[in-house]
Amino acid sequence: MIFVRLNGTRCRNMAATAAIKNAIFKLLRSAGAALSLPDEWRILKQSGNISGHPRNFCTKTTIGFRQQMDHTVPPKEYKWVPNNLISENFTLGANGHVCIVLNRQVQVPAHVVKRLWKNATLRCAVDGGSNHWRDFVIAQAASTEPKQTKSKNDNEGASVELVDPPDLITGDFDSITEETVEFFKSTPKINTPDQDATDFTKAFTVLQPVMVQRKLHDVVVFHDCSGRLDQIMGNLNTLYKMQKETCNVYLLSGNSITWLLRPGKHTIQIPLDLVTNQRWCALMPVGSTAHNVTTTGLKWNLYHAQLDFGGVVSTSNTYSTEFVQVQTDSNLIWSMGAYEFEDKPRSTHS
Ligand SMILES: Cc1ncc(C[n+]2csc(CCOP(=O)(O)OP(=O)(O)O)c2C)c(N)n1
Ligand SMILES: O=c1ccn([C@@H]2O[C@H](COP(=O)(O)O)[C@@H](O)[C@H]2O)c(=O)[nH]1
Repeated sequence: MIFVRLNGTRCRNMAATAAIKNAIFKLLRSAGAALSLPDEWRILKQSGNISGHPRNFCTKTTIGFRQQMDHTVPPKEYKWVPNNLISENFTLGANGHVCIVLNRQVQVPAHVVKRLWKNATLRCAVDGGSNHWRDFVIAQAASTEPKQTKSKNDNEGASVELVDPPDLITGDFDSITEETVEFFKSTPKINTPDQDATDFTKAFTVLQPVMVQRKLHDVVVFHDCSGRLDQIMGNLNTLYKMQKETCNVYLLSGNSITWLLRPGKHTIQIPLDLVTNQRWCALMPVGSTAHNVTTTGLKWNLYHAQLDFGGVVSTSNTYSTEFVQVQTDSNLIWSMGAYEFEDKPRSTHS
């Protein structure tokens, strides 16, 4: 078992940093060629021609105070295809992606979790997230036909080799249990004791050198919107902290996908069933006011509008077409219903 200690975001100990890098590079070397993925596997991809457009749903527009956009600098353009994180045929980033498990029960449908995890280049459980990953591994093993399992005797009474263990476990280790430490005894544990940042944020400190080295840009995070509100807000804050051009972080819960839209022009290709079933989506100006937001493709569109807490926050929105466009001068959290739909489909009447 490898234990490495890291003083979080304020890393003062260069020797510890070098030890972490060595441990991770050793880890990656041992994983070898199995980690490389074909070029066509991309989360972000150019939207293709779509046949069979759904009918256009009625839209309503909120006109904001500011009518001017600054046209001197063309906005950065981003294309998002969340279907890649929803459907069985999703594709992944050119060099693969990172998977992170946070300290909540894994609620994303198991087949999606297993595909994302299996195809990940780097897998990390964050502190108590490792307890939940252990539960997931055991549940999957128990639910799999014996003939499909690789043979292995262990005291859980079923094979636990079907779902791989994490490549590393990070955190201040106040939540991981002894049982889980034992269960993942061959997984490197990297201690991040700093109490000025969340374990989730600190996990990026550990992962980033590897992400840079392996050109990994997409991070899929299994979290859940149940549990502590402070942690949920903290997780959104981590999205803001990680908002580099080269890093896209997706929070996946049992019924939603959430990510950060940076200033620029975004095209989000919405899976058709979400459009036809009028599932929810939201644009939330967490942290600061967005002064100039224009959207198309939503039922309640914005036109050079201001979004802020205490003012307009676009929750309980839905789609009018399959392509949503959002032009924003400030960061916005985009969240959309996906996977299991406990929420009632919105009426298609306007
Ligand atoms: C201004 C301020 N407020 C609060 C804290 C406390 N704090 C912020 S992040 C953090 C670590 C949280 O660790 P994490 O494992 O993510 O959550 P836990 O389950 O331990 O609460 C702590 C203690 C702080 N350092 N500074
Ligand atoms: O209710 C919760 C609790 C935790 N998280 C996330 O998981 C990590 C690790 O949590 P630990 O309690 O330290 O094991 C934490 O940093 C949060 O990002 C959560 O999302 N919801």
